[in-house]
Amino acid sequence: AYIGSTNRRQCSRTRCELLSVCRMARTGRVVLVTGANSGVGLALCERLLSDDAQLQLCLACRNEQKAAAARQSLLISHPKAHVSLIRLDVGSMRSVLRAAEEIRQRYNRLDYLYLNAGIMPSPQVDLRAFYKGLFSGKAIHMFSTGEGLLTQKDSVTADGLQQVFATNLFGHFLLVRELEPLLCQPGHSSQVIWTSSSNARRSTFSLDDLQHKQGVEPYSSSKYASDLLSLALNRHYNSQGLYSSVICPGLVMTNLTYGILPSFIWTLIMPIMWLIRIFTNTFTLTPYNGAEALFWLFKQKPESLDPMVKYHSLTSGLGNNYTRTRKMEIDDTTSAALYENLLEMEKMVRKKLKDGDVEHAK
Ligand SMILES: NC(=O)C1=CN([C@@H]2O[C@H](COP(=O)(O)OP(=O)(O)OC[C@H]3O[C@@H](n4cnc5c(N)ncnc54)[C@H](OP(=O)(O)O)[C@@H]3O)[C@@H](O)[C@H]2O)C=CC1
Ligand SMILES: CC(C)CCC[C@@H](C)[C@H]1CC[C@H]2C3=C(CC[C@]12C)[C@@]1(C)CCC(=O)C[C@@H]1CC3
Repeated sequence: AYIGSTNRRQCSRTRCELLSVCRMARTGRVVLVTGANSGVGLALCERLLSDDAQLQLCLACRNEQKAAAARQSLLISHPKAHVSLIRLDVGSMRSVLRAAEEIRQRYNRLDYLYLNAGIMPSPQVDLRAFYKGLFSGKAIHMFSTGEGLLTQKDSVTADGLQQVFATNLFGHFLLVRELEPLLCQPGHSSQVIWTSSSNARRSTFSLDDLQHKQGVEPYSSSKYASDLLSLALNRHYNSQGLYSSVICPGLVMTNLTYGILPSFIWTLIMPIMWLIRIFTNTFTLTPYNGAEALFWLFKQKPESLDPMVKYHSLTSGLGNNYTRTRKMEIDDTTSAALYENLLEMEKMVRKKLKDGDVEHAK
């Protein structure tokens, strides 16, 4: 379903006016974005500040220098904006607990939590699968999802978790749990927005191997898990005013994709990608375009969102951005089972960290 466009049409004027009235009534909204120092996250911050100068924007990043540079670049275009930094390595559970404590001290509520940080370590492209896919009649599907083309090499974190799972999913889950008091406030609704992917595939995920220790597609598995988890969060927290959604930014040129092919190769094949964009619309290519669905959700009433769909940023052949929904291949039973498993894992991680502290103090 076509649901939005930045190239405003006449008919959307009334809706826009309504939205701006709502916006004025709620100035000073608090927005936290993980992985905000580059790519889609940074572009989102730019777009949010252009829309609402009163925002209290918090960039949650693991690298202080990159975060300070991102803040500086935002302040150049928005000199009066309220932009603060928080140190957060979502792949380290100790860092998540520390950052959450700091956030709870700084703010008394949180309106938007963008769970955007993500990694795809050591990606390998399967060239044979690529050539086969080109002539299989499924080329468009292959270009829009990358299905079957990519494998990654995962590693284990200091917490003993698989790195991709810890970063893309579990650290964010723990963050939501820790920020519950700020997100769930009486008479007030909040949005949790996950940057998922079209690469999320059911077949790469297993409840028996949540962390994807056994496979070679941890990225796809972690993104599918985020789709499931978003549904579970809705089931658990909607009654407390928390609404969760997932988006896909499309294929965007960022540090993540520069890990797949070097940036000069992407630049060389750019004309081919513009051509492919005519057929798929998923080649959003720039971080600004990729942030479309994240920005679109910022302007929606959370109660109106559908927990079973993914919101896709799309860019037409002529370069127009819009957001479109696609039904996800998820179900309540698997989603609830994942949630229970994550709660169990959370207990174990908390205990391990506490025991570690005691050991350290001895
Ligand atoms: N680019 C694309 O085509 C697509 C991207 N996505 C998703 O979009 C999201 C943003 O990625 P994108 O902008 O493309 O890539 P970038 O690499 O530019 O951005 C990723 C961000 O996540 C941060 N990050 C990574 N690991 C951690 C960590 N442990 N703790 C805190 N921050 C961390 C990075 O920080 P640092 O600079 O310190 O590494 C960076 O700011 C990701 O979730 C990705 O999976 C989804 C579909 C397609
Ligand atoms: C001519 C070129 C367009 C050839 C590029 C082939 C592949 C490297 C890419 C085709 C589809 C791409 C894709 C991704 C990575 C690069 C491709 C496989 C992602 C998996 C990147 C991360 C995501 O979250 C989704 C992307 C889907 C499409």
